[in-house]
Amino acid sequence: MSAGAVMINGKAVAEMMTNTIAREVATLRAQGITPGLAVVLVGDDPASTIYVRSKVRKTEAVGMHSVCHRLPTDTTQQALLALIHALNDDRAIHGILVQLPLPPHIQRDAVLDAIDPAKDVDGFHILNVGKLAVGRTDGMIPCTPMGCMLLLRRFLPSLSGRHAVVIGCSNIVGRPMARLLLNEGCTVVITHLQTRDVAAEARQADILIVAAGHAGLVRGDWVKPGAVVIDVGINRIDGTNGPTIVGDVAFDEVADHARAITPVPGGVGPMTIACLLQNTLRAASMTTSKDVTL
Ligand SMILES: Nc1nc(=O)c2c([nH]1)NC[C@@H]1CN(c3ccc(C(=O)N[C@@H](CCC(=O)O)C(=O)O)cc3)C=[N+]21
Repeated sequence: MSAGAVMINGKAVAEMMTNTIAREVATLRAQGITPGLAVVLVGDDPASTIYVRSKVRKTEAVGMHSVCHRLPTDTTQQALLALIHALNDDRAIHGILVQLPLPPHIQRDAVLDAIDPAKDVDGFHILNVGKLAVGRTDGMIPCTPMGCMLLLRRFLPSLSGRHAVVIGCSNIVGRPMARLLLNEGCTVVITHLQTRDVAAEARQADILIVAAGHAGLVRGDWVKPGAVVIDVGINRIDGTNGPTIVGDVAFDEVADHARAITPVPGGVGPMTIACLLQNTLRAASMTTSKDVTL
């Protein structure tokens, strides 16, 4: 890295979070509750298979109960919904994650909305989406935007009044990210494929969140000096030394302008998984208060 930017070490922050979560899991287990996460993967997309394996490993490492359901690509929507209903009713399972993307013959929204909102550790159920949209704090928050917020807070104690620009408006990252920033008092701009001049919008940002899915999209001259840049992109490219993973930000150039920047890998990715564990822990903790029998 060239100039003055601080590298935001998401991997290290995620490890600290994970250590805390492991201790809290031990406390819950002593009370007879083992937090359980079910991951459902439909199809055999190689990238998804790797992510799912990593999620299962990390879930077990913090002492949680982990189940992984791997279904063939031609699984019917009805069969997938039946599995979700069974997981909703399973008292050993506190969190359910259906890995996205799903095959095209399955309606994503129907599947996500079938998950018990209290077990929706991805925060993709329409009820949790709605809670976040109106600024309620009692819903589940999507893991990647939540991880970005936790990293931002370490560098900017108060987000209030800051100008935030989110590049990308997916339901998984861009939109929930913008809502979280708005709820913290930022002035928020979301750019997308129809935006006339994305670079001009980006240059206004004190906080720049990049979730476009386009390798090296954000160049040095897109970034206001002193901005904090969070790179959500994960792009597999064939480099000179074989395949590598790069973000949506041209890291070296942007590091010359930014105050702080997340690397890829080792930035937002590990935080996503730590937040998934956090949400699962939260879902399991809530059953303690709900399930009191008098
Ligand atoms: N329902 C659902 N929820 C998800 O949260 C979800 C999903 N579907 N589908 C796929 C994406 C992708 N995703 C990642 C999580 C962690 C890393 C991660 O830990 N990356 C590491 C390692 C990267 C590598 O070496 O592959 C890093 O950036 O340092 C990456 C990607 C969660 N996703």
